[in-house]
Amino acid sequence: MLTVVAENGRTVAGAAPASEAIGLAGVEIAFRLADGRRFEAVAPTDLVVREGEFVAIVGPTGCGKSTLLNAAAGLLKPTSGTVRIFGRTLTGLNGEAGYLFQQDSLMPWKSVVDNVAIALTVSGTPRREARERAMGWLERVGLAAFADRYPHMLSGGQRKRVGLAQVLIRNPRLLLMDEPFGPLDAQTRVIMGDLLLELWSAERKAVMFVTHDLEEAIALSDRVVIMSAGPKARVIGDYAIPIPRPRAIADVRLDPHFHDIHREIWNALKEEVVKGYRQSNGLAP
Ligand SMILES: Nc1ncnc2c1ncn2[C@@H]1O[C@H](COP(=O)(O)OP(=O)(O)OP(=O)(O)O)[C@@H](O)[C@H]1O
Repeated sequence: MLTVVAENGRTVAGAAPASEAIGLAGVEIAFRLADGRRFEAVAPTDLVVREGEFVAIVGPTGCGKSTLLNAAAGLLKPTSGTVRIFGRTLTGLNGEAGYLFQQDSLMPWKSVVDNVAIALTVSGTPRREARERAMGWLERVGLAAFADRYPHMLSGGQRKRVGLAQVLIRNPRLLLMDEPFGPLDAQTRVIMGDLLLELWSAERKAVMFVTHDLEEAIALSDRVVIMSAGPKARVIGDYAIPIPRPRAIADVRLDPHFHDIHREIWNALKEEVVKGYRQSNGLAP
């Protein structure tokens, strides 16, 4: 029997499986340290994100979440194994992906609308058309009234909205997000999470979302993948999140499934979090 994760995150039988957007096959990542030693950050890992799927990767600090994401982005070549993007082996930068990192990449000398428009003008779209489309995106992220401001005149949450518009205007086929809301306060994170879900649900691009925040991961995702503490970090759990969509982040915690899922994942994760914390503080494991 075929089993797939449906749009609402529940598994259903009988339907054709969604195609693979990102496929990590035996991806192992080791770094050469300054003293010549080899540090094996991520043990051979298999992970698939299907088209239309929102997958969060959660794990202890320093376990290798960003490293895996960077491999999917083509910013880092795996020591062994392959990264497939829509079925093709990735050899350079991943041109199908839009990235959103913890640090935004706004240009301080450009207005908000030009910061968004530049994502198009760099690839040859005429400036006027790019600015028109940028205005459309600023409306979608609720910032049309701030189009002529400069980045230093924006709050952290507003800067993140510009960052989202900057990424989505290029219409990438998939999104790679590394703690994108990390620097924001708790309330703004909820608002940004809702905005992200609203935008995502319109087109259902594949998303790989790195976070250390388990609640955020459950609230946003179709699947939560958890990693062990490093070195040689590996995937130790992969959980489907059966909470119906559309979701409002603040209400997800009230869903009867939420506490059970949270408890189950946290039970699998907590020992690794303690290990990761001790390692990152130079303490004995
Ligand atoms: N260029 C590098 N050279 C050597 N070691 C590295 C390099 N990049 C990352 N590492 C190590 O690889 C491990 C994984 O790092 P990574 O940034 O992927 O972790 P993370 O899970 O994203 O951490 P956090 O949650 O704290 O952001 C860490 O031990 C880190 O010190």
